[in-house]
Amino acid sequence: MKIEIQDKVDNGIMLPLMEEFYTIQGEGYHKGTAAYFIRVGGCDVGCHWCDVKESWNPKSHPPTAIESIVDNAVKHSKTIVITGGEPLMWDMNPLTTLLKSKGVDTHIETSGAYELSGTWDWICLSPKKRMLPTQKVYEQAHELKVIIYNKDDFRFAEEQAAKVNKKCKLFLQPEWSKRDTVIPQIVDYVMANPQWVVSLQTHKYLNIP
Ligand SMILES: C[S@@+](CC[C@H](N)C(=O)[O-])C[C@H]1O[C@@H](n2cnc3c(N)ncnc32)[C@H](O)[C@@H]1O
Ligand SMILES: Nc1nc2[nH]cc(C(=O)O)c2c(=O)[nH]1
Ligand code: SF4
Ligand SMILES: [Mg+2]
Repeated sequence: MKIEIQDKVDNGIMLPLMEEFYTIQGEGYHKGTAAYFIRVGGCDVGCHWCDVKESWNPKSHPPTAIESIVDNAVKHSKTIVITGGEPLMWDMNPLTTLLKSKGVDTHIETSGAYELSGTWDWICLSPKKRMLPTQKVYEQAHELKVIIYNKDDFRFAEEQAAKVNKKCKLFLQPEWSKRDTVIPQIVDYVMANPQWVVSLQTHKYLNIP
């Protein structure tokens, strides 16, 4: 990659853009709400069950100017979700400053594994055992969404819930390939521990992106 482009990516002025789509937020607190998704490439957290492994290599996705990403996004929705890949691998300040200047709500889907950057109306933190969140994300998360793949993930969920701020909403979401096994466990767990709420990947049931 040309030095000038690499420099812009390093400063968050350009971002490796994998895809963008207008859909319904399928998961968590805002599920059911129309939102425009911007999927930024690049992630080295390495979840073996990740449902977007094509996002991992940033080199597979074209460096794209944030002005063109934003101009396009705001045509579609007042709620913009930045996801990935792991968006916090990049400096999110320029992108979110531009989005906020257009008056839209900025949401992020993040593992929290990198330092928090950006201005966010909603932070969905989905922590991963392989690379734990940084302190500031725990303090600022609006929503904690723990993926349940096996029984140890309930222990992990409680450990992570002890680290987030008091206002943070708590969700348990089945790992998609294990859903038949873990959904009954999640249902029992939430009835016994009602501070937690079930989150399903409803877009997969609706056959939408
Ligand atoms: C693909 S990730 C991208 C954002 C960020 N890297 C993260 O993990 O939060 C978006 C959301 O999908 C969840 N997710 C990924 N693969 C999943 C799967 N197989 N089943 C359930 N949720 C999954 C993640 O935990 C995260 O909450
Ligand atoms: N509809 C829809 N809702 C989502 N919520 C979080 C997603 C993500 O991949 O970050 C996602 C996604 O990919 N599609
Ligand atoms: S952190 Fe997110 S994008 Fe990265 S591997 Fe895990 S689920 Fe996939
Ligand atoms: Mg997804």
